[in-house]
Parts: sequence; C-alpha cells; structure tokens
Amino acid sequence: MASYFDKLQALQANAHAPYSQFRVAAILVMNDGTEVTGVNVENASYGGTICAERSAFVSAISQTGKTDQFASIHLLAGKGDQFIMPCGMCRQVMSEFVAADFPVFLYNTEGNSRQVTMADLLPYAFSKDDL
Ligand SMILES: O=c1ccn([C@H]2C[C@H](O)[C@@H](CO)O2)c(=O)[nH]1
Ligand SMILES: [Zn+2]
Repeated sequence: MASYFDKLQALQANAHAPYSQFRVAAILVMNDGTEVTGVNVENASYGGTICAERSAFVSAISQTGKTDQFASIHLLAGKGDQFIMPCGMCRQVMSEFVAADFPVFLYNTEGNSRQVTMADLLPYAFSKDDL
C-alpha cells in the first residue's frame, strides 16, 4: 500500500503553480479514514491563489458537509530537507475546524516526516469563542 509520502508526491502533479513553481500537496484524513486531497491552485491575479491546506478543507467540507471530523493532515512541499510550514492564513482557517491537539504531519522531499500540532502552529488563536 502506498505511503502518505508516495501519495503526496503523486498529488503534487495536480498543483496549479505556474507562477511560483512551488507545488504543495495535502492529504486531509477524516475520522472514518476517508482521505481528501488538496493542492495549491494559483491565479494570474496572484491574490486569487488558494493553498493546498485550505483546498483540502474546503473540498472535504464540500464533499461531506462535516466540519468536525478531521483526524490529521499530511503536507508535502518545497525542496531538500526543509519542512515547509502552513502559511498564516491556512493556520487560521484550519483552527476553525480542528482541536488544539490536531496532528499536522510535514514531509520533506527526502521522505522524512515531522509532526506538530495545531496549537504549535497557532498558539493563542482567535476563535468563535472570542466573538
Ligand atoms: O503552506 C503552504 C505555503 C504555500 N503554498 C502555496 C501558495 C502558492 O501557490 C505557493 C507559493 O507561496 O505555495 C501552499 O499551498 N501551502
Ligand atoms: Zn496557506
């Protein structure tokens, strides 16, 4: 069976990144084991670009109608041995739908992985509880 890294590598081909050439792949795993994919989709306006992480969440919610069934996310981007971290906008959007201990698995191009949590990425998050 293909590993997450294998699947992420294949998924990178779907990224639409003609401006940055920076291909990002995300696999969002639901509590029932379903895997929903996301890639970055760039736009000539630049500002219309959506990241792989938000693509995956938007896709999962579109397909399932569920906003509270996320088990983990697996991400691949970049070059060499660096672990690329989600951007600030993705951190805020993800935090709307996952708990502080939600695991985020980062892969480098060598196939090594590192795990952090939602709270590691966005401590002191602004949330609906503040409204
Ligand atoms: O965590 C990240 C960081 C960047 N990007 C995308 C946005 C843009 O298409 C390209 C360069 O920023 O990478 C992601 O999808 N996820
Ligand atoms: Zn982002």
